[in-house]
Amino acid sequence: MEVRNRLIVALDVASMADVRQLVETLGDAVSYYKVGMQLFYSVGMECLTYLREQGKDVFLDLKMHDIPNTVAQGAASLTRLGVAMINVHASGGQAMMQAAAEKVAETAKTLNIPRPKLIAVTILTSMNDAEWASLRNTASIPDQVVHLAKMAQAAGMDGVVASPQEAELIRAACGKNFAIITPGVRPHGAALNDQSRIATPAAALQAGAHYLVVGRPITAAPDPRAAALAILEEMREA
Ligand SMILES: O=c1ccn([C@@H]2O[C@H](COP(=O)(O)O)[C@@H](O)[C@H]2O)c(=O)[nH]1
Repeated sequence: MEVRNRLIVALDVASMADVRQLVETLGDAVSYYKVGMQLFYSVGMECLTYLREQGKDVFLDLKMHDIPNTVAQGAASLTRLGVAMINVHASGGQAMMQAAAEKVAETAKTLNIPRPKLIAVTILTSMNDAEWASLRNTASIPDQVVHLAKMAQAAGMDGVVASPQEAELIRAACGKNFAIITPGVRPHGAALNDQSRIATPAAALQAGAHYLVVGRPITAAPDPRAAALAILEEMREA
């Protein structure tokens, strides 16, 4: 896969004006965007239509987490939107993930449209050991991430969202064809913001990540295009 197609830029903005400005500024440097709660809850379908018109791929990051039937029906609705990737929280359990996987496959087949990649979020990259322990979890974060990744794979997920710090363990446990999507990517010297379990773009790729999700290090940079190109160059070298 071309390096350019492995960088997913998080469009964490709240208006179409901001979307247009960023997408125009980044131009052909970026081919894949993540639309999350902030943008989708603000502008809805308009951003998906715009990104499709621009020829961009979309990861619709709504992180569904509910009972199996509700998530499966939600996943069917998102499948109809024609995006490239959607996701659920792995902590919703194996039955929930399996119901979603079956419904996505069935919906895509019925409509004769490409099936979006269905991804499970393991443990948020903002979570650190102290906060994890405060939730009374007993397994370590890496152990739990690998456990959830294996469960997701058994349920028919296409891959997981995890920290780059766990990518190597996931790859060893789930094989090279199970997609690993890593937010928590910070070039040397970039602000951490609210992220905890981070790595540089090069380290994330070397650990086995297939896709890197990068938001603020690009979107909040004084020159977003230059920031994206620098990350792509680091990825190419890695
Ligand atoms: O564990 C997770 C899951 C999702 N995210 C999302 O990725 C981006 C990261 O943005 P940055 O500005 O590069 O921190 C953001 O949209 C999160 O919602 C995550 O960070 N960690």
